[in-house]
Amino acid sequence: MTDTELSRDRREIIRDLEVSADFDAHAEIERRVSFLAERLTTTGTTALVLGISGGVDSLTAGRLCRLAVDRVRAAGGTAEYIAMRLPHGEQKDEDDATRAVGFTEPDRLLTVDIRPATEAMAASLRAAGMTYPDEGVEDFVIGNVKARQRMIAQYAVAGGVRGLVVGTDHAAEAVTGFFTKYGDGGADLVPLTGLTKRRVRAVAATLGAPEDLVHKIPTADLESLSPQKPDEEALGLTYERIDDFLEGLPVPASVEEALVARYRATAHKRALPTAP
Ligand SMILES: Nc1ncnc2c1ncn2[C@@H]1O[C@H](COP(=O)(O)OP(=O)(O)OC[C@H]2O[C@@H]([n+]3cccc(C(=O)O)c3)[C@H](O)[C@@H]2O)[C@@H](O)[C@H]1O
Ligand SMILES: Nc1ncnc2c1ncn2[C@@H]1O[C@H](COP(=O)(O)OP(=O)(O)OP(=O)(O)O)[C@@H](O)[C@H]1O
Ligand SMILES: [Mg+2]
Repeated sequence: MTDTELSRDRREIIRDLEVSADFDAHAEIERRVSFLAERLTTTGTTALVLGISGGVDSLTAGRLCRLAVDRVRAAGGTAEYIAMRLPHGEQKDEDDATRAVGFTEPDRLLTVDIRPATEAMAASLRAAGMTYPDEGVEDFVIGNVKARQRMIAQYAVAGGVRGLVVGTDHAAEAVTGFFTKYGDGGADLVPLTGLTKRRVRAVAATLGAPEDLVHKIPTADLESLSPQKPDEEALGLTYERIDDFLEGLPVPASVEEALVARYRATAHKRALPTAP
């Protein structure tokens, strides 16, 4: 499909989410590493802080952080890349997370169990009289609390080391609003902006990531009642379709309608708080 054949909605979304028409993994790596290095240097901060989950997004962002910090140091600057493991109790794919950390080669690794803080908040809410329509709703809401606990932990580290928190949002998550507002959506730098999911994987592969982690099934893994639930099941859409939509490739009309509707409904998650 040529650009002029795309609907106005789709062209607007592709432009707003900064999805480029062309893609070259090496060029994308260079652009994003130099962005991270420039931010460290220009802001006078000295660390990049990032949660590593075992999924491909954080694996990719983590490797970019490593390369950026190396670049700052090579130019005589001071910088470190701090990785954080932020499991909720025991994580089912801990082995993948350990390998992902190894691949990104952090200067420091901090492991913080977010389960005690999450459970304390759930208990305090219950004690205050907060009730939910059913246990599924409560589990979903507490899932978002987990994402926010991870944000809190990362800012507690960044605040102590003059660091910046790195987020992993990219175009395929941004278009669907598939992130927790002020949770994983809360970050200072978002180096994967504009990439579709398959482009994130291509960047990871070009960086030399282990193949099984490059192609791992994406999961937010927030709901205790359905651990490791694939994102595609939660979204009711495949990343292939989402990526096709964003890259201007043919998609069924029903997919286009669903994505445009989701994009509009989640606009508040991509914007500053609404003011009068
Ligand atoms: N129109 C509006 N204008 C301004 N604010 C509005 C609003 N509608 C809702 N809100 C606010 O937004 C809140 C809902 O947003 P939020 O709390 O984020 O919750 P919500 O969008 O309902 O849920 C987050 C979704 O993202 C998924 N997720 C989260 C984290 C990571 C990943 C991943 O891929 O790893 C995926 C998660 O599985 C879930 O499906 C509402 O409670 C309300 O406070
Ligand atoms: N258990 C965890 N430990 C550390 N960080 C986490 C954890 N879970 C989520 N995060 C952070 O939240 C971000 C959002 O999660 P998300 O699932 O979108 O990314 P991912 O796990 O890296 O990749 P994928 O989407 O393919 O699963 C992660 O990139 C990571 O920075
Ligand atoms: Mg994940």
